[in-house]
Amino acid sequence: MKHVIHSLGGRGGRRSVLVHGGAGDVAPERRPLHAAGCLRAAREGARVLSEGGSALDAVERAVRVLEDDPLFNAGTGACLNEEGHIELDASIMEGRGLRAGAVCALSDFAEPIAIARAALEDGRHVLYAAHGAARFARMKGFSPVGEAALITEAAREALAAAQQGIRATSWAGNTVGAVALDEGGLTAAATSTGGTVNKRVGRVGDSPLIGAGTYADDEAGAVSTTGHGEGMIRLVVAHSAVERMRAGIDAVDAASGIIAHLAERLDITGGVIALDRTGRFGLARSTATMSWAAVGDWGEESGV
Ligand SMILES: NC(=O)C[C@H](N)C(=O)O
Repeated sequence: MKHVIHSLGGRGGRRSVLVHGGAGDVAPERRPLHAAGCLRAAREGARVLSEGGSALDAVERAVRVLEDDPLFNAGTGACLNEEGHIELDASIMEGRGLRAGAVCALSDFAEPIAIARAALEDGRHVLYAAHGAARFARMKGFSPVGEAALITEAAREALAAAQQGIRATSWAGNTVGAVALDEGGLTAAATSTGGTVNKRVGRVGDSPLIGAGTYADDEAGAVSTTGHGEGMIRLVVAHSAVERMRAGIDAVDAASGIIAHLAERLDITGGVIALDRTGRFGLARSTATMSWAAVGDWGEESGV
């Protein structure tokens, strides 16, 4: 196999939050920044849990922190499509009632994960797209911020480089995600992204698709993915990893197993974070880097 798979895990426990900041190839000197950003988000998620919030509240909060951090290319700082516009994708799911909410191809809003959460709570539909997603967001009280507020200079430079065929020397993927377990045994997962740099208008990746980018089931565990969305969709990666845990495989082997399958079957790279129903975590990547952090009653850890 040409892709080298790195995996880690087996630790964790009660009241855990695990986040990722995207599979990619971050330059060595920038890696500590990415790990620190993930740790800030995971600590915020863990704080929500320690104040009595649910796993769903915790993953939403952790992803919101990452969306607002321009270092990570979701929400503010999201990558641009081939016409220089933002189209955001996000999804969230809880593992007890298997309720889920998602938005895709959404521009103008800074908090796609909160809008996905509103869809989950509303309960009528799972996934809202483009102007319908924007209309739903306004109906639920969210205000558009204007696309200009979300576009960063780094995103413009990344698009220009991609259109000139220049390979980025340092990139973090364009996705963030979180999985959590709370005291009551609820699991939850959330993923948010700008998609891929220079994508065609209307392209939707794996991140807003329940089963591909995000999945949670209290009987097994929770997963968020990052990487080549077209491959993630075709192998239904998040659900497949959860099903591995349901079959008794631990979180780290479930994560590395599905990333190996992605490499072998489709020759595609990516990363996965997984939390089993006891809160033990696992993560795997076939890219050079995937920043991450985990915080729980048992302690905290982070890395790239
Ligand atoms: N970097 C990423 O994780 C991108 C995301 N999976 C997508 O294809 O939209």
